[in-house]
Amino acid sequence: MNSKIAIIGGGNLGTAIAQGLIKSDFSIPSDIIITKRNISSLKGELPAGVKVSDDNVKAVVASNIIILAVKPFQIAGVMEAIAPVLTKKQVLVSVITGVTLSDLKEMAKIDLPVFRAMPNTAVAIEQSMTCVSSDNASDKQVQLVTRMFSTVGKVVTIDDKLMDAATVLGACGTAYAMRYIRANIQAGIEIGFDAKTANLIAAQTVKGAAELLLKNGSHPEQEIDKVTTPKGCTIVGLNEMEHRGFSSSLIRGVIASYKKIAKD
Ligand SMILES: NC(=O)C1=CN([C@@H]2O[C@H](COP(=O)(O)OP(=O)(O)OC[C@H]3O[C@@H](n4cnc5c(N)ncnc54)[C@H](O)[C@@H]3O)[C@@H](O)[C@H]2O)C=CC1
Ligand SMILES: O=C(O)[C@@H]1CCC=N1
Repeated sequence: MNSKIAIIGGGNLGTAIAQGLIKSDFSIPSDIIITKRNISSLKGELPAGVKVSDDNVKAVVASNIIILAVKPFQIAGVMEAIAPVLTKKQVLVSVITGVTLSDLKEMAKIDLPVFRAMPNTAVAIEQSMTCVSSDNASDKQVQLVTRMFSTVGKVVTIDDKLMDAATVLGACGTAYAMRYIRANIQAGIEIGFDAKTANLIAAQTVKGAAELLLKNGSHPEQEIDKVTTPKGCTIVGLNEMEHRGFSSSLIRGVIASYKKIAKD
């Protein structure tokens, strides 16, 4: 039997998860119910047939997998409302930044299986990197959640302590990669391309570079060595970027983002 899935919080990530699960055939549209307080702002973004509701309690009662995708400051209110109808047979999956497994267990008030999953927005096109941690879950439940996220990208199981780090590297990382690509587009236009062609070249080049690492299992420096012709133009560009603090600024950005989660 297919899982009935409630996605509580139909924002950027919640709708991306719904899109991905349907594209990957993990779910049929009528098995997903997605909630939002103002559902009129949601309908256009979703595949046909997905149920929409502003009633979290009804959505939870009708589902066996509950994905929590509201903003961190909204979770306490949501959990207070749904806790009385949660059962031990359900699986709770939170994608919310900074909310630990023990926070979830405390808010759930019953001893049900709890998962944290940290996907990114590429989940919509089945290309997410999703880090998963869990507590109180059977092997079967772990398999179910792992299979669900495996259909929409790659999955790695991690200790809950690493979830903030996973958030920064894997989820915020999409935005960081986009900035890198955008800067390339800006430079590409300055050296002669129209914006559309620069966009294609920059995006496909980054995709190819990532695929080299994933398929070859190599380290970036090994792949860089293959590009940097001695006395050539690549090394001149790379060294200029490093003189300007390229790696340093990325590392500092990632650490600033990580510290922000701990502060909240
Ligand atoms: N956007 C991303 O790339 C990622 C986001 N996250 C986490 O996922 C969560 C959602 O993030 P976004 O989708 O970016 O935020 P968002 O603001 O786009 O989505 C949150 C949604 O929850 C809805 N909502 C608020 N209160 C509600 C309630 N009581 N019942 C039902 N729906 C309610 C809001 O209307 C909004 O549509 C956050 O906790 C964030 O930290 C995690 C990984 C990646
Ligand atoms: O910016 C945020 O707080 C969330 C967490 C990861 C991606 N977006």
